[in-house]
Amino acid sequence: MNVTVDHLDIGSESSWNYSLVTLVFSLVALALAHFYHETSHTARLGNQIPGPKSLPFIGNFMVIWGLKGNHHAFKRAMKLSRMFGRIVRGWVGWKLLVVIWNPEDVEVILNSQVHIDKSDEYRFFKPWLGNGLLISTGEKWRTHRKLIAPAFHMNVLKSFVPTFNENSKKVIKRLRMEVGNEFDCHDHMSEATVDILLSTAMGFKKTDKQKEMSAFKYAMAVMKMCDIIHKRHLKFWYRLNWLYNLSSFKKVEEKCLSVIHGFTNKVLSQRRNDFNENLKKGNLPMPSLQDIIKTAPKNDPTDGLRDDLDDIDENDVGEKRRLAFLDLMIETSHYNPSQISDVEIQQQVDTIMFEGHDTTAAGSSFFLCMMGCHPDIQEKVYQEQKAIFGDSGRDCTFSDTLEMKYMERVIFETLRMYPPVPVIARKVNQDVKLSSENYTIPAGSTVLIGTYKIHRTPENFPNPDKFDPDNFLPEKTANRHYYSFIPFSAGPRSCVGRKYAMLKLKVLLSTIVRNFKVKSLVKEEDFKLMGDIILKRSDGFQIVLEERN
Ligand code: HEM
Repeated sequence: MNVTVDHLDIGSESSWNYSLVTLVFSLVALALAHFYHETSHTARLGNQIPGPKSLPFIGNFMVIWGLKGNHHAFKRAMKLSRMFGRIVRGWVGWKLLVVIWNPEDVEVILNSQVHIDKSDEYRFFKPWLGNGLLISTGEKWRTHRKLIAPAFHMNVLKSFVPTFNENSKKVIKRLRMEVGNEFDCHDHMSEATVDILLSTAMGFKKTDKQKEMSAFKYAMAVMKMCDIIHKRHLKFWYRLNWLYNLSSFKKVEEKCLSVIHGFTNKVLSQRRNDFNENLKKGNLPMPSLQDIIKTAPKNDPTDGLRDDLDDIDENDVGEKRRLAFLDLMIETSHYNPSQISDVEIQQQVDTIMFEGHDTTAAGSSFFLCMMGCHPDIQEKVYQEQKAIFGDSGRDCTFSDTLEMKYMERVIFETLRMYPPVPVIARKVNQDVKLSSENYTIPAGSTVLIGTYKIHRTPENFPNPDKFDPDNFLPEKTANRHYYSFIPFSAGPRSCVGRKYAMLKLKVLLSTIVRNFKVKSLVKEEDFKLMGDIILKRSDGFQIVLEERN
């Protein structure tokens, strides 16, 4: 018996020694790893940038600890931005994040042909958008951008105006059912913007058999996906795929993706069938796509263009061919399969459906809330509409939209105060020296461009929290840094749908303002904002409508 006890004692002593040695080795390894990191190029440059105190290994994780919901995350981010100059850094473990909001620095990143890669944080979009334009990089992005941009040429967009009108009138019918009630206009705007995209960029018409394809259901699945992706950004343990895959969110993601991809698949397969039928009948318009691509202007990567959409307008490539986005994709893959494959078309459709609807749904909902909160401004918008249309209930034309100068300023002011994309993120592939301060962001870091913050900085917009459409009077715009107003981003990776969005918003919102007076029972200062990918109100976009005679 004693022997056994002695043996056990010896065993436990040696296992103690073993544990002690392991502990010492682990501590030394951790200390060495910490030392290695602290003396690295990234840490040396990163730690020169102002930011909250960070802890070894977890960095600034404490900054996002204990957040109770998306509205609080947004508030905390704003509070943090006020504590530092016009740049702040944070460590997520050893990963460096740098937030910038000085227009001169923003220009350095956005106007570059080098820093065009999206940050690692966009990888959570992969199962949804694959290698679509929003997240693709390198040659693939360049080729597809060149291919897709002409589909948003002004000549194509002009041809959409009747469809914008048709869909706007459908929205009016639905909104009429809400007159007198307080309701969330975002639901209506989401449904409308999905339907408008389907019938314009996708050239899709629902058949009787496809009535079950609900735009609203699709839009709700997109909102849920954005919420999940935002959670993965904020809760660092969900960044690890193996942990995330064990969570309940993974199952919700699968359900959402089945709704989203089911929806876009139906659109794509119907449009492919249409194409094949037309091909059989010899109905395809001339000249051939190859001819157009051959004559398309070549972007000089060094010419410092801010936006390639303007370039396309100056060198009209598609006067005779008004190919909507999806027609262009399908035709290209038929005649030139090396340019885009079937899988890639699906990914681009998913990208355009997401980027094209959620952003404009948020933009138009904020616009209506602003009308409700600022009756004097609403009256001016209405008077401009009366001056254009008189008492006629006629449809809006493209040239009417050019007359809507005040409406345009109000839309810009809405996008300034409530930019649908509140943050843009890039991965810097080379060390980049900023323009305004003596800081260098090291290669491999994530740069966050705080659009919301840029738009709310007094140096860019005096009295930045006041809703004032006169901020966009020509003389004011002329005196401002170009990168101080970037709701559509800027530079080579700017929004490809910018002109589409502005035209659609004008037709849709003009139709609503001509039909209804908007009221808001919530004051602007009480809005609860949340920035889960797309800026929204966590308290809902509540408004009340009154019919105009
Ligand atoms: C008010 C409406 C809109 C706003 C505020 C907006 C804003 C933006 C912003 C800020 C980006 C850059 C995102 C980033 O770098 O992470 C972007 C990219 C993009 N947007 Fe929009 N957008 C709007 C409407 C649209 C529409 C209507 C479409 C298409 C029909 C569209 C398609 C795209 C695409 C494809 C990209 C990726 C471009 C690339 O990386 O080359 N957007 N948008």
